[in-house]
Formats: sequence, structure tokens, C-alpha cells
Amino acid sequence: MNRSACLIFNPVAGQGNPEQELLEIRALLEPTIDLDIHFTTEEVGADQLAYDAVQRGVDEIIASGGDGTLSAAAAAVINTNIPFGIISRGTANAFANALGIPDTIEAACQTILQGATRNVDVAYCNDRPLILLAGVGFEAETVEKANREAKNRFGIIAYILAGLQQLGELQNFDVEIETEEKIIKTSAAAVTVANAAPPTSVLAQGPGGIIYDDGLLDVTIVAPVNKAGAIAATYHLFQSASSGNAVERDDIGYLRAKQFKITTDPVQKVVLDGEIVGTTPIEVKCVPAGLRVFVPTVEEVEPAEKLEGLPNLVIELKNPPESEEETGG
Ligand SMILES: Nc1ncnc2c1ncn2[C@@H]1O[C@H](COP(=O)(O)OP(=O)(O)OP(=O)(O)O)[C@@H](O)[C@H]1O
Repeated sequence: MNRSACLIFNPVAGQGNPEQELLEIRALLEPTIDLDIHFTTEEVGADQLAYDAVQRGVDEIIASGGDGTLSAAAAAVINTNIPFGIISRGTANAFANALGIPDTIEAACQTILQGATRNVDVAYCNDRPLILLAGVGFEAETVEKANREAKNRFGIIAYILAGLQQLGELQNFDVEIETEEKIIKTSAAAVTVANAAPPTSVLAQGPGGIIYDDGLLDVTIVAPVNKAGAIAATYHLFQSASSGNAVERDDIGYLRAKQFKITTDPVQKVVLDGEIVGTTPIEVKCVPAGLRVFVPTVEEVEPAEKLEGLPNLVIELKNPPESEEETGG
């Protein structure tokens, strides 16, 4: 018997050709999965469609669109144990990159077809679901500047341009961060609470890699004293993300905990999974293993050696594998 799934599809996401992309998804999935396809509209979002699918008791939910669509759909699936598939068609595809899911349509569909799932953490920020991260300060301002028109024209460059523009207006604020164990007071230009984060979310990279199934959230505090410091700190965070090593600069701090209360003076804008949702104060709580997502069965491992192509190459195995006769097989 075929599998069945509700496919939630944003027909205006990304810079590609959505009609063509839907045909490709159907061609890949429908031989194995009966798809009940629902389109998002300006009025009815992915959250509502996913919530309705949960109420109908569907077997699987697949969302396809940009990060906005994926996060909204995922939010409705939290704590339902319904396997959730994602097919990214957005600008940054942070959701897929953070969870190690391929971001091409073909590989994303293959991941869903393979059927392996993994439980990952999610979080609530002031009672709103959060899959990736909550940004306070700098990031929220950047998101506001990278508007729809700019994103359509420049794609991911819109975020970078907006970030550079924002650097010129960098302003520190006082912040109080409270965990179950302590209260930290400092000043910062950006505070990021990450449940999961792709390497491109540099402001979340204090610990040098975010673990998305440890039941904990990671806070990174970036507090540069001037514009040059901000550029140096950003570069250091970028290196940290690439190397997987934690940061080592006085103007960057990080800590891990199950929950955080963050208060600022003055009040700062807050962005959740790429959308501006309000202002501080915020309270963020981890929901361990709250989302069951389709993930690739085999993680791509860097090859440990590469010898082919060397001149006059001869390789002798010192301990050849035992033959079948010897093992009695
Ligand atoms: N049929 C539709 N017509 C117009 N707008 C829509 C429709 N469906 C969804 N939307 C809007 O699309 C937005 C979500 O877009 P999404 O994040 O999925 O793609 P994107 O913006 O292209 O991706 P990215 O954020 O990576 O650039 C929401 O604001 C939603 O209201």
C-alpha cells in the first residue's frame, strides 16, 4: 500500500518556477506517496493548513516553500509525532541547512522517500513555536531591512547588504539574561537564542556549532564596541561556524541552558525564524525532541583519504580480508 501525505505548497516562494517545481515534486514522490496537495494563500498560511492536516489525522505532512512556510508548518506539527518532511524552495533555506537536510528538490524528495526520521528539539518563545532561532537586536533590524522587493531582486545578498547597512547604525543595549541557574547582566548589540542554526546564521555561532537534539538552547551574546569591532567579531563568528571551534573574543559570549528570560533596555525588536514578531522581553523554553523530521539515512562523511591519481600508484593491503572459505561462510 502506498504511503500518504498532506503536501503544503507555497506557490509564490523562492526565485524559481513554482509550477515546474511542483511537477518535479509530484513526479518524484507520487509513485510512492499519495499526495493531498494544499496551497498556501495570503490569507491561509502554512500553519493553518498544517494544523488542519493534524486534525484530519494525516499520516505524514510535507511542507514546501521558503523558511517562513517550513517554520509555520512545523509549528503545527510539534509534539504530534507525525513525520514531517521539508522541501526547501526559499532564499536562505536555513531550516534545511540547520537540520542537515538537503536543499535541492530532488535530494529533499529522496530523503522523504527513504523514510528515516529523527526527533529534534524545538522551542517556544513567548508561547510562539520556534524551530531555529530568536534574534534580539542586530538581526531583527537586518531582517527588517531585507524587504521582499530586495529579496526578489538580490536573493541572499539582500540579507548581506542589509547587514552591512545595519553595521553602520550599530547600537549596544543593556541586557539581562536569566537561566534556571543564574542572571547575567551585560551590554550587547545582538543576542541570539538558537535551537538549531545553519552556519550562515553567524550571530548564533558562539559555541561553534549548535546541537539540535540535546534538549538545550544556545545563547550567543555579541557586544562589539565599535563598527570595526563588529566586523572583526562577525568574521570570528564566521570562522567559528566553519571550524566548529567555540569563539575566543572578549566581545562575544555564549552559554547553554534549557530556558532563558531576556530583558533589554531599551526595548529591542525580536525576530523568530526569520520573521519579526515583536519586542523584548522574551522567554524561550526548549521542547526536547518535539519534532519528528525526515532526515537523510546516510550522513555525508568527508573521505578519510584520497590517493587516486598519484603517479605510479601501488597500494598493498597488509591485512587482506579473510576469504569466505576461512570464515566458513
Ligand atoms: N498564495 C500566496 N500568495 C501570496 N503570498 C503568499 C501565498 N502563500 C504564502 N504567501 C506568503 O509567503 C510568505 C512566506 O514565504 P516563504 O518564507 O515560504 O518564502 P520566501 O519568502 O520566498 O522564502 P525566503 O524567506 O527564504 O526568502 C508568507 O508571508 C505568506 O503570507
